Amino acid sequence: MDTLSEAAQLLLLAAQDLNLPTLRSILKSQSPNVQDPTTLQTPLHLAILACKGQSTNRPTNGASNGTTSPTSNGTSSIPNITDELSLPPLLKAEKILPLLLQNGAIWNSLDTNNETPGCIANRLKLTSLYDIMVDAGVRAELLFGSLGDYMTLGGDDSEEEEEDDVEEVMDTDEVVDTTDIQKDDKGVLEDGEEVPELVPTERTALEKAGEEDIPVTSEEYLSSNLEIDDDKILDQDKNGVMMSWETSIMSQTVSLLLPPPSTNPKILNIGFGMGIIDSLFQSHQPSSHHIIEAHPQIIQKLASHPISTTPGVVIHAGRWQDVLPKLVDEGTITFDAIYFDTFAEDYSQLKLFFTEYVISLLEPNGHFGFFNGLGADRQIAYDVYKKVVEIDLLEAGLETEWHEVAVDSKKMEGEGEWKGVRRKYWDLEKYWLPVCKFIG
Ligand SMILES: C[S@@+](CC[C@H](N)C(=O)[O-])C[C@H]1O[C@@H](n2cnc3c(N)ncnc32)[C@H](O)[C@@H]1O
Repeated sequence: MDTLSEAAQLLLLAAQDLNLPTLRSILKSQSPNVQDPTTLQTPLHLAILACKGQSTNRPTNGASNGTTSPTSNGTSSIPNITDELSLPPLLKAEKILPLLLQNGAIWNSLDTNNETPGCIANRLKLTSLYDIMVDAGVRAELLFGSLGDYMTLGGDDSEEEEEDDVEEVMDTDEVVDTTDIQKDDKGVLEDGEEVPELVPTERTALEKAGEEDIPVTSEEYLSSNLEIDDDKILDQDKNGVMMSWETSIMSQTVSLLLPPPSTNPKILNIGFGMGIIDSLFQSHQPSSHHIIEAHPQIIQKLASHPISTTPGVVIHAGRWQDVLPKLVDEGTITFDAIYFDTFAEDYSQLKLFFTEYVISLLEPNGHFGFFNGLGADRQIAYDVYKKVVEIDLLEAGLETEWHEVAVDSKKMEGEGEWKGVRRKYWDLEKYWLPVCKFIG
């Protein structure tokens, strides 16, 4: 077991004691990414844990919550250490977390309970601390996105090119997490320290590689054997591709993508799966209904489904990445509703889809939606990606309206819905349903 340096031990202790002045002075020479060798907790974990039982409400008695002493002309001066030490724990932590993050603390490191600092804040209902951790995650993920590094599959960029990119981003954003950006494609820090991955895939698909679970690639999935039942589709590693409990999400999606009056709409759907959403789209009697599906077994199933012979239905057998460039080039159709729900693809593919294709194929007053399963096996990853995708959509000229859909996760526990499924790709009580349209 690693023995920690004296400075590292002091840092952990100061975080646990919420000792802001000490932390500030140690951080001048000590990385904040030290972990307790037994619990793997970082200073972020410890500072949040130290607030257990604290109310998130701010004091209403007018007590100072500042760490600076006002000067006679009303401007603030250097922090007053006595004031800082006497602050309520939660207010101290609200200052400590940004301090650690600005010094390069990793927002998503896992302790031995498989919890990130944000997971602890969420569990302890420390809303203000949770929000700080979500925002830190959003900054880090947006930065990775600008480096094309959302996913372990890695880009073609050389390390030098990545570093150049980093410097450019750094020039425009002073509060980015500087430790995260030293991460290489494999999630290893320059000093050899491993960082955890909360890889946001639309639907989590994992396979065993030795002792470890690693994400299934799209290529592997598309050449794998599927188990197709009435209530679910599993891949050959028993990952849930699609499950019938999602029917109510699909149904609400269709109603929101096609608000009345929508007569004979033109529809594009990516990913047939169990055909749930396509059947629901059919009830709106579309004048044109394009379906793109890439898995050979699902294509076969689709070919024998009544929908395949319905007038107006056009089936494209292939990957959307191959089909859509041709459809856009032909320039003969645009759609009132576009839906995207694939499997074993990471966030970079969803982003590619809306930045390249939705803007070319959506009618000016049309609606775009997607299965919002990014990071859905962990609340903080889900909340981070909800913000990241909204920002990226806005950059692509699309505004998003979110609709809350209750998901009865508890009811699905145990021998219920997930029986025989390798891993729950959904573990939350609330689904955020996105409806996007062009800004303006
Ligand atoms: C989760 S299912 C879709 C479920 C569907 N929304 C429903 O209501 O039943 C995902 C589907 O996307 C398909 N798919 C995965 N990658 C694809 C790609 N690159 N292009 C087209 N289809 C893809 C999968 O084979 C699968 O049928």
